[in-house]
Amino acid sequence: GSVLTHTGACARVASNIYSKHRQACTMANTIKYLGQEEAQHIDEELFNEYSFSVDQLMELAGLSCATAVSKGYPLQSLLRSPPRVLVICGPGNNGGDGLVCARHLKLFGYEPSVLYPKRPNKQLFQNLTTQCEKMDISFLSEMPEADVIDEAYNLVVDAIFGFSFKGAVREPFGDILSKLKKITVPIASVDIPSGWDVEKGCPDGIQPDMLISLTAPKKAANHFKGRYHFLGGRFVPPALEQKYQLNLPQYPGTDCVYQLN
Ligand SMILES: NC(=O)C1=CN([C@@H]2O[C@H](COP(=O)(O)OP(=O)(O)OC[C@H]3O[C@@H](n4cnc5c(N)ncnc54)[C@H](OP(=O)(O)O)[C@@H]3O)[C@@H](O)[C@H]2O)[C@H](O)CC1
Ligand SMILES: [K+]
Repeated sequence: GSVLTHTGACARVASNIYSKHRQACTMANTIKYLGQEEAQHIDEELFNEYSFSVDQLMELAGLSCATAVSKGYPLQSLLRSPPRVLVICGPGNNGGDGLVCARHLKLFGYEPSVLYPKRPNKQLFQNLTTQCEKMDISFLSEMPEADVIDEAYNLVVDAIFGFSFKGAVREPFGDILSKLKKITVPIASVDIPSGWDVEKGCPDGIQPDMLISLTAPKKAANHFKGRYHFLGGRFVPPALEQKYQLNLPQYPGTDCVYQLN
């Protein structure tokens, strides 16, 4: 009896080690980290060839971000009450992801406030703004000082720039990013830490605690040193994944995020 039990236990341990090993190999070898142009091509293909609308993908992207935040910073773990979160939105689609994220965070029980200094004149972004306002999410008129953020908020969601960021940071985002470099509460960056080169990163830039890569990680993610790296945006059709050899991991069950580390 005891020999059989022992053999069974050994087999279980061996199979566990094997599956962990296989998981680690799959992870290490295969998930593709995208360059800037490749990320833009995939984005265009999703819209032009696969006929998705921006609204659809943005909703899933923003939901992934709010879900990742709730996994890394659960409500009951927050040090400051009420559970305030500052969401900073930039002028492009990364900022749109931030607005969607803020709305879902509110539904999850957080108290998001949004800073949205440069608003594009497009219906999509006006709608997302109205949806937030109707859910009593406050919009700040200016970027708070670093010490005020540390006192009032539990974390900052950085939805300023994504994969279309290029060149030197223009105002008002230079001032915003320099304040973000001084805060001590964690930063959760949407897709790419804002201000970082999409491929090379930025050694003296902001250092987020969480990165939520959307669709697939970008090359800059190789330089991410924070605690949590999530993959979100579970909307890639298998044929597109194969064409670009993304080798995405299997999301668990029905989850919209996958924790890479
Ligand atoms: N396929 C997907 O995975 C999806 C991703 N989504 C999200 O979309 C962003 C990419 O969005 P995009 O609109 O292409 O670009 P960004 O949000 O990264 O930024 C564009 C705006 O930023 C301005 N910009 C660029 N460089 C600078 C700079 N150096 N200083 C200041 N401002 C800058 C730019 O301004 P222009 O004057 O140059 O036009 C734009 O206003 C991706 O990362 C994901 O987060 C979708 O939500 C869903 C599908
Ligand atoms: K960002």
